[in-house]
Amino acid sequence: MSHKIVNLRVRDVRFPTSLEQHGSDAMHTDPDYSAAYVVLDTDSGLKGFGLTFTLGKGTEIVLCAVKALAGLVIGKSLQEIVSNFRGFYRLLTSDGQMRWLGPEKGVIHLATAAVLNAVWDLWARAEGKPLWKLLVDMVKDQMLKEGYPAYTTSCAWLGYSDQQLKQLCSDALKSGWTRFKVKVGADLEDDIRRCRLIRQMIGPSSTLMIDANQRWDVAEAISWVSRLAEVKPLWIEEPTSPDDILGHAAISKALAPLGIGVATGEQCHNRVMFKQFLQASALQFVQIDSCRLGSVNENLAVLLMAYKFQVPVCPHAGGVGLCELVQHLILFDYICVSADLRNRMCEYVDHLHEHFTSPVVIQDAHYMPPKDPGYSCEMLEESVNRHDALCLEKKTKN
Ligand SMILES: C[C@H](O)[C@@H](O)[C@@H](O)[C@H](O)C(=O)O
Ligand SMILES: [Mg+2]
Repeated sequence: MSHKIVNLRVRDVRFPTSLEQHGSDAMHTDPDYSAAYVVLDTDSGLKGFGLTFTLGKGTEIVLCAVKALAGLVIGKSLQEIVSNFRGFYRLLTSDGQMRWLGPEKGVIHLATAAVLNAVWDLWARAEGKPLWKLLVDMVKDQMLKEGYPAYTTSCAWLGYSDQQLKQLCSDALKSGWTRFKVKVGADLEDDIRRCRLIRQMIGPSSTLMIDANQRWDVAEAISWVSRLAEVKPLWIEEPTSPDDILGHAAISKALAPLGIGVATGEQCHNRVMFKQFLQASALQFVQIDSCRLGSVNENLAVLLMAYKFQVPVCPHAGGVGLCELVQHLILFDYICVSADLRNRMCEYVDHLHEHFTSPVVIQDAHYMPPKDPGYSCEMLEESVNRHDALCLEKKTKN
């Protein structure tokens, strides 16, 4: 069956996470985890679901960009696309007029990710396989039995109180978590207190990471993180502007003697920047993101480059749907590329999974390989309707 794409629908889905400070950090103090949610309809009745992650306002701009790409997708058959997927990727990213908005970065690239994620989902469903299985097309017993190691960010968002941090850490420890990420960057004394508190809660043998979400300049990053070295973080994430490759290299060099690596990638525009980060030894942990880069296509390129440079990949997943999608990619990385779990783990945040038809399954702090066909992008219709910002707007206007 050729599965001709006959329609592309896109919805502006917003969850009011800012009300409870879920997802808050030094730069994004009121994030509403949101998605530009794409549904592809085919003539066979099979559908493909895709999304990209945003923070609330601005999702409508991504929607416009998705609509601008729709013409390149509607009318194509899945068969036609996958027989030359590279060509199709280039068609979306190299359109003579639209590439001016990027190229391959910013809003237009987020839109590309949403659309291509839906195409990959459609393909995996057509094959009756979860995406990772479509990619690796083989079974690795270890992953099926034990899953892929995860770390949690959900215990220590910046806007949480100390009481909340303590409670969440003790709950997480009980469920088997041993790797934790803490938000930092707004106030040094506050960071020292919070990091000490968490280190005390999780003990010396658990792994701790810190994330500043681009808050500092280079010199400030080095001095601030040096002050936090006592809690022994494995990495400092996004210490400075995500575009400053040489700045990251300087930070990496300065922090290496303290045993602290630099992690980045959740806002890295594209594979070209990842290449330069790797060439400049500017990061020690690659954080791919399923929705920032041009979908599976571009992420596979980054996984291969990371392997070439022998830098571990620890995906970013702090957002709605990001855990659901990226688990497929990291399974592929393990089974087909790295075959190594040293210093490797996938981020997990414990929010909004209940809106997905195939939510992630975490067991003993591991991602259990998804079994349902597709790329795990499909949301419950009821959730989409309830959170569709355009419908809400209309309702309030009436
Ligand atoms: C606004 C978001 O929650 C970010 O804080 C989040 O993606 C974060 O950087 C992370 O690493 O999970
Ligand atoms: Mg981060």
